[in-house]
Amino acid sequence: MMEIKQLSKVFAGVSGEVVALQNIDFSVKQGEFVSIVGTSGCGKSTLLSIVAGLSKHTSGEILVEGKAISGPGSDRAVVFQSDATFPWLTVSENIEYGMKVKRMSKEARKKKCDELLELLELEKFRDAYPREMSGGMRKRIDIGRAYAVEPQILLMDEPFGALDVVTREAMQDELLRIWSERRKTVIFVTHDLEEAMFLSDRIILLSPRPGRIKQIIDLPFARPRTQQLRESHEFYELRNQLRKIMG
Ligand SMILES: Nc1ncnc2c1ncn2[C@@H]1O[C@H](COP(=O)(O)OP(=O)(O)OP(=O)(O)O)[C@@H](O)[C@H]1O
Repeated sequence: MMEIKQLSKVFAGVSGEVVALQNIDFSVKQGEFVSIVGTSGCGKSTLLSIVAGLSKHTSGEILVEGKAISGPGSDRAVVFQSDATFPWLTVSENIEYGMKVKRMSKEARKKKCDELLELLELEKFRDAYPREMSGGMRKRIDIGRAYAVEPQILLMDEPFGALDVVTREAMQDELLRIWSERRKTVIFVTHDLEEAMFLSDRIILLSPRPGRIKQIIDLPFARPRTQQLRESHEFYELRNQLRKIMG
């Protein structure tokens, strides 16, 4: 569904050029959950922002369903770490916002919003404002907003990075539940190896300066994934192995 071919990105910094990404080459299958992992500065956010169409690459290509991307598009939705909910809108108005921009009819918007509120277990909060909700619940609204516009690819940049460990794991479980019900292709950026291992089908491990692919790892874990996996010996072993590779 998506192909990244020989992608490079060079920034012209104050103290000279920074090669943020060099010869990045991989493809993503329809419905696949792929994580981009690496230490700080390896180019994860730069890569996601290029795929989102928010910044331009220096060379190479990105094809979505065979078509080169030339900017942001409704085929891709992004969920960032920072809170993207509009504080002056209620939960349901937040979820309906993107559909309104897409000029969907009121009835269609309401139908989809009701479905998503149920999926996200937010029905009781439909008329609440984001300020009345916890960080984890606001993240669920963000995911709902992204799903509402029916993108082909969901791009997530450290979406749970600002949450405490317990809420973060609960959100990982939640994301997998939603993803298994409504399969979307997901590209998920994180510096948290365990988060990537728990969620993904594959991990693209980047190394910094210049940002390059160090290794691509197929995760051997069956789905559905549960707390038991996080506590298993095989999970622990693979984490140690990958940590060594990450350096
Ligand atoms: N606008 C910019 N101008 C110059 N250099 C930049 C710019 N944006 C990013 N860089 C550089 O590109 C490299 C990759 O940055 P990027 O933010 O993509 O890394 P990252 O892996 O997402 O890091 P982190 O996990 O800390 O967010 C870094 O060396 C960074 O300093």
